[in-house]
Amino acid sequence: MQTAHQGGGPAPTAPAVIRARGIDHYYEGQTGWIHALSHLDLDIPREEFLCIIGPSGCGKSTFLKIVAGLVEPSAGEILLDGKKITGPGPDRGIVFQEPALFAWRTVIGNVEFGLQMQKMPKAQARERAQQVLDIVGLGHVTNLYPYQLSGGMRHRVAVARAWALTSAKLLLMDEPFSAIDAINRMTLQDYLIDTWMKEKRTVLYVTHDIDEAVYLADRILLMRPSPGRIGRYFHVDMERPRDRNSAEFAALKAEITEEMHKSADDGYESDDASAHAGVAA
Ligand SMILES: Nc1ncnc2c1ncn2[C@@H]1O[C@H](COP(=O)(O)OP(=O)(O)OP(=O)(O)O)[C@@H](O)[C@H]1O
Repeated sequence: MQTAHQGGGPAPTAPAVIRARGIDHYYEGQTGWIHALSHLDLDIPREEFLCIIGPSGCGKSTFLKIVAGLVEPSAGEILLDGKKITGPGPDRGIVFQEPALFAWRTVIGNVEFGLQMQKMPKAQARERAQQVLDIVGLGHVTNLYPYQLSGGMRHRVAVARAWALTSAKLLLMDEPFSAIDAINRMTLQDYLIDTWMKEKRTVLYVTHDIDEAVYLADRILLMRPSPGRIGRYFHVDMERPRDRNSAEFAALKAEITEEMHKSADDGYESDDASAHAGVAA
């Protein structure tokens, strides 16, 4: 079976939920401007699970923050279902590395919070929160407080809180499990992909972990650094749940690892050279 194919980026069959065009971003650094993102064009089709990987500093988090509306790009625009993103909104659910739960709210209270903000009637919000907590395997601890949970459970609550948002057209996840040990991380990945299979959502997931990307993604975008830009796409055609011990899985991981090393070595080009990279194969 073919595990992946590369090529000039997305070949979406469904209409794009996210359409990013000409994104450039500069930060002011201590010694001058930092060109964090260059000429980034990217579509994310509906219900796709897209993972972005790449060497440290290639702009993964910057792109996610721009999509979240937390950072305004220096140039270009991003459309969410055809509407320009100008700030944060209830149409996006976000999960960061730290779960940042409300300590004074129970598990279900945390998950209900966003739904109440979205003005969902109380009974309906309770039902929806319970439904998602059941899916992530926390249906039996809804009345506990965050301090009574393990680290992994807290991360599952954070995922449930974002997933429950019926108003969210897109879920943004920035290395949500990177602080968790390897074994528990795999369990969390299982919960996440199981949740996605039960209730398909469009997901933009940033990770350092190639194994995690191959396990989760429909499509993987490898970004290149200095400045951050589109590198290469990998379409993962393996059926889920995926077998991490299969030859196909190992082969794709090896291919991406090799490409990642190449792209890390590729840093420090001039902006001129990279300006023409565009959506490269
Ligand atoms: N607030 C900021 N001010 C100045 N420079 C920043 C800021 N945030 C990010 N940068 C710089 O922009 C570049 C891209 O950073 P970003 O965090 O998006 O990369 P990343 O790929 O997510 O990195 P990592 O994998 O290490 O998390 C880096 O050179 C970083 O130092």
